[in-house]
Amino acid sequence: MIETNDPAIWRNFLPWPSAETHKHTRGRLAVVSGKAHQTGAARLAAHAGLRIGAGVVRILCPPDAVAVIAPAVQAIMLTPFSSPEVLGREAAGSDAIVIGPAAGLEDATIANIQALALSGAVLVIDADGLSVFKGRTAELFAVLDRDDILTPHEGEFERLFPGLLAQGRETAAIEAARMAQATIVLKGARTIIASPDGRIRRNENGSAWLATAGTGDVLAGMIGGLAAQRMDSFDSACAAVWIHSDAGERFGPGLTSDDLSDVLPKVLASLWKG
Ligand SMILES: NC(=O)C1=CN([C@@H]2O[C@H](COP(=O)(O)OP(=O)(O)OC[C@H]3O[C@@H](n4cnc5c(N)ncnc54)[C@H](O)[C@@H]3O)[C@@H](O)[C@H]2O)[C@@H](O)CC1
Ligand SMILES: Nc1ncnc2c1ncn2[C@@H]1O[C@H](COP(=O)(O)OP(=O)(O)O)[C@@H](O)[C@H]1O
Repeated sequence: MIETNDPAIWRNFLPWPSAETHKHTRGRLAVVSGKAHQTGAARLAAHAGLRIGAGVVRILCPPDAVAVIAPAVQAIMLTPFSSPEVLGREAAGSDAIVIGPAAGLEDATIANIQALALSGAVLVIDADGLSVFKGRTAELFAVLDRDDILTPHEGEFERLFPGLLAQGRETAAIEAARMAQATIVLKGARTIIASPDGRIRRNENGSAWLATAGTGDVLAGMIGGLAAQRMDSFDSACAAVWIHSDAGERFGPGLTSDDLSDVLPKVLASLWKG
């Protein structure tokens, strides 16, 4: 039975800081950037992860991207990596890792995901991190843990699960979660979130203002930010999808993806105090 993604279900599980909290206990999020001319998506995701409460957020980037990203971030830290092995080492200690936005459709992206899968962190895989496995899904499924999260739009979903959407979005999402043994966030006007244990929710507060480039990158960062704070992966996905939509609707006309994170404090405050 599909549930409506109502905040009442996950609201009490949202992570809030307490007097004992410090930035490292609050959750460490890493976001992997693409090449020097493709860094915006990672910056959008990292900023969103920080806004939703991860205590320490780091962008891991190819060495030549440092000079591009450094002037464009403040609270977000930056670490270069020159190989999948170095990436895996630098990501150690992260609670959650976002990879895929503008990552590039090349074998290096697959090698990077394989290296990160060894870290034990929750992986949030989006965009190119999904499309690069077209025709090679067994390699993706082989490295996923049950707490990992895939966030395809319908185009990306079709690349990973050809023909499955013909069964309807709900059935397709359930089957995809079963095949991947990971949480699936099938994005769209009414995003479906499916867990490998059979839970499934449909998001009903979708906002058409979100139909603008980069909003998916922001969502990936928000999911990663909640998962880094050790919220359950399925609930992190559900909460982030609802909060993302509410932020889009609150901002309304003129929304661009870089506005979304700045609306998050209002949405979070409404969920905190109620
Ligand atoms: N700020 C940035 O730097 C941004 C970078 N981005 C990156 O730019 C690269 C290219 O992005 P593209 O948008 O071309 O890649 P997509 O995979 O989103 O789009 C490629 C094709 O997929 C299909 N498609 C896209 N959205 C669909 C949907 N919702 N339903 C069905 N089919 C759909 C369309 O045929 C489209 O031409 C990626 O690496 C992406 O991560 C984007 O995320 C946008 C923002
Ligand atoms: N018409 C719409 N109504 C509601 N939500 C939408 C609509 N169009 C797009 N979205 C949302 O916007 C986001 C777009 O993500 P994605 O396609 O990955 O974009 P990008 O790759 O540019 O970041 C998703 O969260 C999706 O659910």
